[in-house]
Amino acid sequence: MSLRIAEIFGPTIQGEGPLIGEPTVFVRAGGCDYRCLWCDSLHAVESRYRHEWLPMEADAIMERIEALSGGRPLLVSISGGNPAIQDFGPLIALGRQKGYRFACETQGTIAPLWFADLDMLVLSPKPPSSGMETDWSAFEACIAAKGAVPAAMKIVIFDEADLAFARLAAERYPDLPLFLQPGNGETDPAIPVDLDALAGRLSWLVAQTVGKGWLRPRILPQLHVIVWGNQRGV
Ligand SMILES: C[S@@+](CC[C@H](N)C(=O)[O-])C[C@H]1O[C@@H](n2cnc3c(N)ncnc32)[C@H](O)[C@@H]1O
Ligand SMILES: Nc1nc2[nH]cc(C(=O)O)c2c(=O)[nH]1
Ligand code: SF4
Ligand SMILES: [Mg+2]
Repeated sequence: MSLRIAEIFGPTIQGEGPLIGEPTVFVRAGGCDYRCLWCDSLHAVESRYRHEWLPMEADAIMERIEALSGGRPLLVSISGGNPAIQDFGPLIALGRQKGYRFACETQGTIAPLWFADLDMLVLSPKPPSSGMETDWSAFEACIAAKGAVPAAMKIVIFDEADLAFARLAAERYPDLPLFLQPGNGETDPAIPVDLDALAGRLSWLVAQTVGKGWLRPRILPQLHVIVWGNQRGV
């Protein structure tokens, strides 16, 4: 079975969440069951970009990963779109044999069996600002599917309603490491990022969490946005 792949790029650094800073190659799946109002990866979501998604077999994807990494095993980050729509099991099996490790980013709406073959599952339930509704039973199916694989929850925060959502999610899942990242409201690759505005959103988020005595979440920027702005493929 071939997979619909929007892009494969790297090595770069993982810019978000629990593995931030780690060298990685990204495999971005095409197609998503959500349409977040502020999605920064619409080229892997909207069907008007479908013609750019390549059908690729697992061995061809692995070949590309090996070429990009010079054959030196590293972390492969599977993102999208929602990669959980497709079967990444064969790719993970192939990569593992060669010493590669696999992390996956997903919103937690679909729970494939291959979650249990990962090294890290990053679950990113969507707050009210996204315009999406979270189905917690589907989210829990993802946690069940991953089995003993380490997982973390990463929530994008634009406003106070998002913070309230994050608080509830945190209470629901006391054992999941929690990461909050400020939402990026300007995702057009053609427009340079405003680093001062980004720092402002980060300091607001720290003030609203740590500053108010909420010490559980780790607060992180999107490192790749600081370094490369909204460029694709970084
Ligand atoms: C593009 S999504 C792809 C994976 C999966 N669909 C998901 O949402 O988790 C990867 C990560 O980027 C985050 N993200 C998307 N748009 C963003 C934005 N405008 N600002 C900050 N984070 C964003 C998502 O919340 C998610 O954690
Ligand atoms: N460097 C880098 N780090 C990332 N972390 C999550 C990303 C994503 O779009 O899933 C992403 C991305 O696109 N680039
Ligand atoms: S779930 Fe992820 S990829 Fe899909 S629209 Fe939302 S942020 Fe974009
Ligand atoms: Mg991204």
